[in-house]
Amino acid sequence: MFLEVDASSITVVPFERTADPALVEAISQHPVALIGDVLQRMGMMAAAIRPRTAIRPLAGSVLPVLVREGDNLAIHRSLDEARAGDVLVVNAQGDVNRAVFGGLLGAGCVARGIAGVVIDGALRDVEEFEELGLPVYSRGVSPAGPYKHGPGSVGLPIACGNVVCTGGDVIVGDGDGLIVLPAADLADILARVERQAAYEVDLKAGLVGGARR
Ligand SMILES: O=C([O-])CC(=O)C(=O)O
Ligand SMILES: [Mg+2]
Repeated sequence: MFLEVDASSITVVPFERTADPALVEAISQHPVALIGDVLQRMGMMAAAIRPRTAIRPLAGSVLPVLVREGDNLAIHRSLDEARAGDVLVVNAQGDVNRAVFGGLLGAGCVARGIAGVVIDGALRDVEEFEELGLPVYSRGVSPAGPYKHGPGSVGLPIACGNVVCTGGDVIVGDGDGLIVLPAADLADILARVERQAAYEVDLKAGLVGGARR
């Protein structure tokens, strides 16, 4: 950790990242709305969790983090477990009145190759993320700073924006919002998304053609 604090109150559980990065990259080129349609419109996070940068898409492997409201010790600890291509997904208890993430942690994420951050709670230093090139999503923004006492967890399944997120799941975000996908089904989901995308291109071309007549 870049902070000198005791993190013994944080439970850390290892997990496997099995998603093929090429498949993650390929599916992230499609709209979240379309991916969600293919999944029978399930698996999307609560609409209240909004993009705080214009950087698109967000895509990677879920690194799940649980914190107490207003406390971010587990987020600091999670950076030691992060691998390039991870997305920090944080259950911060939906609390929007105290930020648990900011520009310093953002710089730490970029240094570790973290691909994005999603917080069911608040962040601050919101102007810094664009320049860092780090896509961030959150339920809220607040200048009030966090405590660093714990407890919390890194690597255990969490709830975020009403969706269960397990370590190694795939998460994709665009301007509409976020969706979480099981890594094992990624190739199959991508094939279905590509079929649906081709169908919609044809449909749209027909509509535009029709409008001209
Ligand atoms: O103080 C914190 O841990 C959150 C924050 O503002 C930062 O990371 O810059
Ligand atoms: Mg800060």
